Amino acid sequence: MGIKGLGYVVIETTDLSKWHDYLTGVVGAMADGKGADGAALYRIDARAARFRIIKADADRFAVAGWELADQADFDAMADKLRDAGCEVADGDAASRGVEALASGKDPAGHQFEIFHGAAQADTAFQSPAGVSGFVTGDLGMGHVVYGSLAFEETHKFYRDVMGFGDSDLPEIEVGPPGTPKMGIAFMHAETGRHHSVAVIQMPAPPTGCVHIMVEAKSRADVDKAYERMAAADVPVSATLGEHTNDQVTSFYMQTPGGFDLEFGFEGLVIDPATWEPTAHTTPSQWGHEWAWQKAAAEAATEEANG
Ligand SMILES: Cc1ccc(O)c(O)c1CC[C@@H]1C(=O)CC[C@]2(C)C(=O)CC[C@@H]12
Ligand SMILES: [Fe+2]
Repeated sequence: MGIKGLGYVVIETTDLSKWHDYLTGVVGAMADGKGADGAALYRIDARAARFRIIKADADRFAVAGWELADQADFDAMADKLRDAGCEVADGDAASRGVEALASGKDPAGHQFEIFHGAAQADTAFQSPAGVSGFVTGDLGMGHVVYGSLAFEETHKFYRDVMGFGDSDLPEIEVGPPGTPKMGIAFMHAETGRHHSVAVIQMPAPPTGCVHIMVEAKSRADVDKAYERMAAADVPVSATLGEHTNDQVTSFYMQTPGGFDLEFGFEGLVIDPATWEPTAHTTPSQWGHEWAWQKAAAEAATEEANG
């Protein structure tokens, strides 16, 4: 079996306390000590860590950790990456609390890790902000979205080398009429979350990714998280809405790392064996007003009014 899903993320920050307050108070993740890598660990389920926050001299999304089922699958993936010319370095598994670890870079320069055997926590998960729970398990912790102008090459790397399947391959016009369309490749891992990784044809943001997504168990969890965002003066990036492709109802907000976090629920789970890739032409069925869209609309109104 290939990659099961997004196992963990590593985020570097100049300000650990900002991330602590954000993850525990707004997202509703549970702080649970420190890892051997020095990271502050945050849980959203029975795993010892899904978010690893590391003190550094810049703020950025640093690593996506892709999960394999066992040592045989891990070794096969490492071999496949090396055969494709990807430089794969052996990692210090104990530092990340896993049984086997290796790291590399995608063609766009994003650092990734492959691993198997993540440690479980000693205690039950309980959200300090009252989230009823997150949808993880075999589906992984959510998804990560990258921006790259090396779009084709990066899409092919995740599909043909890492083995993700194409779920939806839209070309979306974002911006005023006449704006060139950009491609987005939404791809699934073997356990069927509609997408675990997506690549957007846009300049790579300096923040290391465009957004990460976590999935809560209920609509009330999403609405309550929206309220916590507003109460904490965290900037909203897109209002509540429902995506056309994976049917997730979600909103987007800024993280202390400058990239966004999408907080949603009820994502589509597909059957990778029979799925035929779609090409939806709309990002959302309703809602999801982006902050930059709103700003552009307001500027246009002001222009029209003189
Ligand atoms: C379109 C879509 C479907 C499912 C998702 O999980 C999802 O994040 C998206 C949006 C992707 C993309 C984005 O994140 C940055 C802002 C973008 C480029 C838009 O303005 C529309 C599509 C958005
Ligand atoms: Fe998303």
